[in-house]
Amino acid sequence: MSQDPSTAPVGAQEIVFDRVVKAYPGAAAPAVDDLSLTVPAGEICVLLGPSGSGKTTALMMVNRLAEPTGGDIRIGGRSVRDMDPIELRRSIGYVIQSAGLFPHQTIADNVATVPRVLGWAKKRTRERVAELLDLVGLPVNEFGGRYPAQLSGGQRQRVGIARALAADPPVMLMDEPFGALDPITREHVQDEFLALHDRIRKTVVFVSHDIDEAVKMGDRIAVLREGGRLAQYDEPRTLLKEPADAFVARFVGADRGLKRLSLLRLSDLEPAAAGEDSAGLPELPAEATLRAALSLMVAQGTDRVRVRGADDTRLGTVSLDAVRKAGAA
Ligand SMILES: Nc1ncnc2c1ncn2[C@@H]1O[C@H](COP(=O)(O)OP(=O)(O)OP(=O)(O)O)[C@@H](O)[C@H]1O
Repeated sequence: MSQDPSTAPVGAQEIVFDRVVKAYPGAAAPAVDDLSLTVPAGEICVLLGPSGSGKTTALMMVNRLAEPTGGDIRIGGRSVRDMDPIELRRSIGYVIQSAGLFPHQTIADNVATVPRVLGWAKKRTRERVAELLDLVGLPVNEFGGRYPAQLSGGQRQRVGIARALAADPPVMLMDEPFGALDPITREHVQDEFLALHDRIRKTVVFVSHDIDEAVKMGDRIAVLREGGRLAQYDEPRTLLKEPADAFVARFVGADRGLKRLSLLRLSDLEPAAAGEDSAGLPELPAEATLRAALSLMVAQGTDRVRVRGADDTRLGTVSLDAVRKAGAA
């Protein structure tokens, strides 16, 4: 199934894994086995699975850091086999867990790596570096001259993202990019990346072993099982509602009902009119998730919450029953 080019976001490209196999020499079984999936242009696909299920290997075959031993990978309709590996890697953003910044180069020089290799003029490179550092919230005047050791872990990860975006690649590969961050910084950088992605709409393949991260970041999630076989490829809602088998159900967790509620917002429901009796109810903004609403109702011992709209207008109330029905839909 190929994406209609007229609806594909500009500057992003579809990625197709077509019966891809990777058997490392001497290994008893393939690391990736018969993997077929399509990542539509501009979407984020999360490769999710337990340790050793072939996520990193699958990712590295896209930029040919690992060579497939069977099948094919196509980017924008072109087989990666037909592209020069060095050029291919320059045309794909790559972000890894440790950010992989050069410690003895300034932040600005780190971000300028690929434009320099591509021989961009100095002025163009300087402007691009400033634009990208701005985009990830690290203004060049303040951060450009620092060295990686003078940044926090979250800031280094953002520089890693800026560097990966430098040559405006149509595709980004991200291997547990936020794995080394503490939970609060991680949430923050995830939110920032999603906001950034809304603007730049690259095709992203993102490796994670964390179901919560996958549900939050992925337009689609590919669950891999031991031996690099695809267990399920679906949108997060579908994966949580209809896991394909016992392995996927176990992997997504017994609380998958709650996770589904975290994908829905109070603004997705039709609020009931707030009567006189709603005065003492706990209140949440309309953009709060149904999971947060449920949690608040449980904590406060109520069966309704009041919903607050933009400009602090009251929109009405949402009941426990409505939350339950939405979660089951
Ligand atoms: N260069 C290599 N040579 C031989 N075997 C390898 C090589 N790289 C990975 N493997 C094997 O391939 C399998 C898949 O590894 P891979 O790193 O792709 O899994 P993963 O799902 O990314 O794991 P993790 O979550 O632990 O990073 C493992 O059994 C691993 O030992």
